[in-house]
Amino acid sequence: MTAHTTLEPGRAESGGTYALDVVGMGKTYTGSGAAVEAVRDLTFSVRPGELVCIVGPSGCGKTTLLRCIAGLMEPSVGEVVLEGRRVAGPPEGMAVVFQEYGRSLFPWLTVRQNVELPLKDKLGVSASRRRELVTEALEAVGLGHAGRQYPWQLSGGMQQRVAIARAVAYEPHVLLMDEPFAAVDAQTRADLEDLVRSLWHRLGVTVLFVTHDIDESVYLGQRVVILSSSPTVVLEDVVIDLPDERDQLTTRSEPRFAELRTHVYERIQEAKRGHRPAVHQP
Ligand SMILES: Nc1ncnc2c1ncn2[C@@H]1O[C@H](COP(=O)(O)OP(=O)(O)OP(=O)(O)O)[C@@H](O)[C@H]1O
Repeated sequence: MTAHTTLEPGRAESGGTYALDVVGMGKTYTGSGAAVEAVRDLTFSVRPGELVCIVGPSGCGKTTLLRCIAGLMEPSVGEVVLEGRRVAGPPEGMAVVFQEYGRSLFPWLTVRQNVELPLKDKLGVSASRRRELVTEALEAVGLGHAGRQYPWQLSGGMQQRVAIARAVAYEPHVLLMDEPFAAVDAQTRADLEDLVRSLWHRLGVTVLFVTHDIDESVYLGQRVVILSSSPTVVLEDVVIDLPDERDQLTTRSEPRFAELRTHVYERIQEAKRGHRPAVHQP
């Protein structure tokens, strides 16, 4: 295939502070049964304002990685650094959108109340500013009219928009998205992908987007970090050199899109066969 740029794990092209730095992170689950080494050694960085996708085979540790980044779980080795500070609990400047929107929204609260809820815990946000943030976020995701409705009155795609609005209203510096569109239909998924790109452009937020969908990772990302199968290491960090203006029809029919998608696909196939960089051989 045509040459593609890859980044050495953990090395960004330019200097400066990283928004997010994952350094030698490993996670071994130790419970009542045998220890499970889920993640062996992950090192990569995300610059402020970047949109980076993470892909890997099923069960490779994507959720484990996100839980450690979100401060919901401690890595066994290594560390996660957010804006220069080691993550030791859910960090202030971060918001997470999960796959299961049905379970992440409270059915007894209206859409507005769901979006407002995390803001009530954020220091220094007055009630009037909260109202403004909720209104702006709902308008940004095209749900300005739905504030008084309840989540169960909305379609799955609309519920996921509410979850995105809730994250956006929080004004995070870093937005983590864990397979957020896995449960919606293909048409809605395409609309939500474009919504993420447009919010990212407008808000200048740093986005880490985990997906098992190779096409989605190439369409959305400025980079795609490919993970090996578990125990997980970074297989490759691919720069997606597609134009910044992306469109579901034209971008996806560009020859370069096809090349990048084929490359990522081949690496994932290698990962499924157990390939990992020689340096990481135990
Ligand atoms: N609490 C746990 N105890 C023991 N092993 C676990 C636990 N949670 C996850 N694992 C194991 O760690 C590995 C990574 O799991 P994880 O859910 O992070 O992967 P994933 O890439 O998100 O999976 P999927 O693609 O299916 O969403 C798997 O082998 C899984 O069985």
